[in-house]
Formats: sequence, C-alpha cells, structure tokens
Amino acid sequence: MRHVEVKKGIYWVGAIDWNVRNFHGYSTHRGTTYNSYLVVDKKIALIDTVKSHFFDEMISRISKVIDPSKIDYIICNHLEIDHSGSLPRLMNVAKNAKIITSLNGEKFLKAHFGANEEWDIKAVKSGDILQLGEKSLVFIHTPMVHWPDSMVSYLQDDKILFSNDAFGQHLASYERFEDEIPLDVVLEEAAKYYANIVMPYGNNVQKAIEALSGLNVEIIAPSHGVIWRSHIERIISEYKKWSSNITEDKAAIVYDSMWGSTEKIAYALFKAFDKRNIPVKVFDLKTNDISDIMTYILTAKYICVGSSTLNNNMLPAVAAFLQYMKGLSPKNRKALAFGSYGWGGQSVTQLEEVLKSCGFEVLESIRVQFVPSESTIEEITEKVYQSIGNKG
Ligand SMILES: Cc1cc2nc3c(=O)[nH]c(=O)nc-3n(C[C@H](O)[C@H](O)[C@H](O)COP(=O)(O)O)c2cc1C
Repeated sequence: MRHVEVKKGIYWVGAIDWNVRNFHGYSTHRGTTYNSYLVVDKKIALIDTVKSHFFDEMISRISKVIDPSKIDYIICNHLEIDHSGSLPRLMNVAKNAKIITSLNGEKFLKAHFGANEEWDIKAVKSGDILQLGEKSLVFIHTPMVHWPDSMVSYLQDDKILFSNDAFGQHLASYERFEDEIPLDVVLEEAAKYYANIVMPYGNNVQKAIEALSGLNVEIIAPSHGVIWRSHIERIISEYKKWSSNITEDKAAIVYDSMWGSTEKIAYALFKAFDKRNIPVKVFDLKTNDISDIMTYILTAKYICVGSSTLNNNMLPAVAAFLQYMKGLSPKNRKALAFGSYGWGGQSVTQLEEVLKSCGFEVLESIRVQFVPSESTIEEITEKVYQSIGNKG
C-alpha cells in the first residue's frame, strides 16, 4: 500500500475506510480515513494508530518506510478506538516503543486495554517537548476537543500540527491533501464533522485555538480525512465562526407526521420564511438523517420542529432528533414548535419544553386539531411571517 510523504521524513501511513456508512450513528456518506503519521529522525515516532481491523493496512504502509519494530514512540493524541484500536497489535511488533499520551490519556488507556505491565507509558504535560533528533514534538493538551484526554502534537521546524479530531472530516479519498479535491466537498465534510462531533465543546475549541495561536502552522494533519496545507486560515476561521455559534439568516424545518397534517403545517411555515426571503430547508425525519440535518443547523438561526401527538407523546423520530440536537448544544437560536393533534395534543407542549431547555428563544407555537384547512394554512403562514419579522 502506498504511503504518502507529507514533508521530508514525515509520512502518512494511515488507512482508508471506503465503505463505512455509519460511524457510531453519524452517517458517513463518503467513508472516512484513520490517519497515522510516521516521523523518521534519529528516533522514530508514530502519531496515532488506526481502527483495529485496519492494522494490516497501516503496517504495510509503515513497512515501506521503516521496519515497524524500530518505532521508538507511539503518540496517542486521543484514546478513542478509531485512533488507538491498533495499539495492542502494534505493541507486539514495536516491543520497545514508549507510548506518549496525556495524563487523562494514561488513565483512559488503562481503562480501555487493562493495566498492561509490559506497556511503557509516559504521560506528558502541556508544553512538554520530545526530541527525536533534529526534529522535536511539542504536546499541547486540548481537553474536550474531543474527550478529556485529547491533545495535539506540534512538530517544530516542520511547522506541522497533528490536530487529531480537530479540523478532521469523514472523507475517504485517494488524495491526501485538501487542495487535491474540490474545496466545497472538504468544507462540507469538515462542517458535518464539527456539527456532529465537536459542536458541544465550542468554548474548549476557542481555548484550544487561543493556545495554538502562537504556533507557526504550515500544515494541519488531522486524524480523519485530508491534510490541510493550502487553506489553513480558512479552516481556522470556520472553526472560530462555528465555535462562536455565529448563525446565518436561514431556517430548518424538521418534522415527522403520520397522515400528513403536521407536514402541511411544515409547508405553511416554509411559505412564511420564503416570503421573508429567508433561505429555508424542509427535513422529513422519515427520509433525512439526523447527522445531515445537524450540518445544516450548524449555521441556521431558526429551528422549527414539528410532531403530531401519538399516545400522548411526540413521535419517536422527533424525540430522537431532539435528544441528539440537545446533546450537541447549538446556541443562540430561535425555535418554533408545531404539530397536529386529535384530542389531548401534548406533543407541541413537549416540543416547546425541550426547545426551551436547549436555551433557545421559543416563538409562539402552532397547534392544529386534525387536518389544517386551506384558510388555517394561510393564517399559519401569516402568523409565522409576522413573528419572524420581529427581528431581535
Ligand atoms: C395511533 C394514534 C394515536 C394517537 N394518539 C393521540 C393522542 O394521544 N393524543 C392526541 O391528541 N391525538 C392522538 N392521535 C391523533 C393524531 O395526533 C392526529 O390524527 C393528527 O392529526 C395526526 O397528525 P399527522 O398526520 O401529522 O401525524 C393519535 C393518532 C394515531 C394514529
């Protein structure tokens, strides 16, 4: 398998997962990669490994450059098993390698793989330096970008930031650099990755960007997707925007409906946004994946959520969506609950409660008993048109 030289003495030796379409619930329409990087100097360091069943692919790439048994250090920037899963097999090959990780990383390693007496683990503090020869790595802790153990490694002189999950994308490609494939594809996947993985940790992202601001970075080498070398400022500015919850004047209308009545209300809402020239997208939860919806919501100012009432409750697909969105915790949004009902009509109140608990400004809800008539549809459009017109 072909390895790729990132810079002299630094190689991508990861694995390409062409066919994964579900990554712990996140839809990966374009597959993904697990990126490992080999730094060859007097000492040899491998930065992160790959998911366990891609071990052979990684080893075959490493073997093209060096004898894997000669690896001196394995840097574990983040313990999640898509990056550390190959560690047990690799430690059987690179028997003398020392594992370098953060303080939390050491605890997590033991909790994942058991306290293995034979593993030589060294926990590093933020700012610690590892000399490899001419080249040296600096470790910077970036807790909660994505887990408490997360850290990044910076290769001084070569000016490469091994950013682990930050700036990553689930994107399988033969090409290894972002300027070799259409930028809109990379940015779309980077946004989806941020929305579904990184969004809850916006404050930590800002702290991490602050901590990294003193570094001169020419290459960002994340642990998923392609390597950034031509659009570094662009991706950092997107991360600054996303982590600040800066939204655009656009709306998401997300709903489920048994017999089409709540769907009719959804389209009445659509007309209201359309009349205000506010870009709007409609997402039926029967056919849309919640992780795709979150990519759109990442920058949407308005979030409208609809459900009819089923056995005194909102529909299960809507409950699942709300639970997922609440966990990802988008901020500074305006929300609106809507739905059709038959008698008790509890769903809309439940929607309102969840949307309030997300910290959103909740606009006046729309409830319709059974099937909305043409005139009711027009009234809803007018009412929502007025309420979104009250800027603030
Ligand atoms: C299986 C079933 C259970 C229902 N349970 C309730 C209920 O508990 N409370 C209520 O107000 N309406 C209930 N309804 C009525 C629906 O909410 C009503 O028909 C509504 O118009 C359906 O809107 P939809 O077409 O958008 O799904 C129920 C309907 C069905 C089919």
